[in-house]
Amino acid sequence: MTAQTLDGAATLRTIKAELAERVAALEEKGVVPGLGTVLVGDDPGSHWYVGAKHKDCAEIGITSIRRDLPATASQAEVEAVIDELNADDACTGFLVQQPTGLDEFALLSRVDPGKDVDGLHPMNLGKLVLGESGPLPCTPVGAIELLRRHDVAIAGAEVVVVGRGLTVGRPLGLLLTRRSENATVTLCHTGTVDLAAHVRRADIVIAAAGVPGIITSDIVKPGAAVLDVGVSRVDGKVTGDVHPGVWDVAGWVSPNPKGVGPMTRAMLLSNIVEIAERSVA
Ligand SMILES: Nc1nc(=O)c2c([nH]1)NC[C@@H]1CN(c3ccc(C(=O)N[C@@H](CCC(=O)O)C(=O)O)cc3)C=[N+]21
Repeated sequence: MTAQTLDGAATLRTIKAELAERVAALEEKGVVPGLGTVLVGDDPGSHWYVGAKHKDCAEIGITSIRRDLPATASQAEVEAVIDELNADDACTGFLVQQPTGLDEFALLSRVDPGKDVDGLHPMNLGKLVLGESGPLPCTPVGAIELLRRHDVAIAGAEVVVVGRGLTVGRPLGLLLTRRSENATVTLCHTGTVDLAAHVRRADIVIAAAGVPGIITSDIVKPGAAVLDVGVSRVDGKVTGDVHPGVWDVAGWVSPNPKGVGPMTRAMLLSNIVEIAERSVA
């Protein structure tokens, strides 16, 4: 058996075409959405991500506001840039690319929660816990949207999430257990005693551990959907958490690259357009 591809790159193209129409409708009402990014330091990976986000924006008519700061930038300097973007009417929403090497909680907390396109501000994460609407974290929502658009059943599914990080695993548990998703979620992490026993029971496995190849074919239930969110660099190449042998057993697999990564960008664009639409409603 060879798994079907959960193609994030193609889905990003589809979503961009949908959003381009909504951006055009906003422009007719005199609103041009703008995305701001704050990048600290010169990590090549981070530069690539931020560049890709601005390219996406240009393609669909969203303007870009880019603030690149040197690795030597202080907490106060980054906070001053955040204050500036909070006050800038041309900036619909913005994000501080992680990691910064600075106090991330202080930075996240300083972003105007109404401009938080990452959905990671403590108030927006709190709204997610409380079941109130607000911007949602891009990577976990992107993973769910990728499943939805390939008709993988989520309601009633046994989902095993591997990893409890702030940007993926932890919010995924919250998102998937909402009434609108209705999945049963097991959140595994480095303290999990028998990972294989959990993964074997899963209809959907979402791997966000950052451990290359940790999900092997012998622990995947035949026909399961397996999403590879892990990002490690092995010899300079992006390597995911899912061992290639899994493609012979699973029903669906998201590749990495071209899986959940592009979906993160799609949900970022979607968050900006939604904030802009709310401003004219
Ligand atoms: N404040 C903040 N918000 C983020 O959303 C955020 C962040 N910080 N820090 C880093 C992570 C990582 N991230 C990715 C975005 C796009 C791809 C992506 O499009 N990857 C392509 C290419 C991968 C490659 O070849 O390097 C793919 O998977 O096909 C991956 C990863 C957003 N992040």
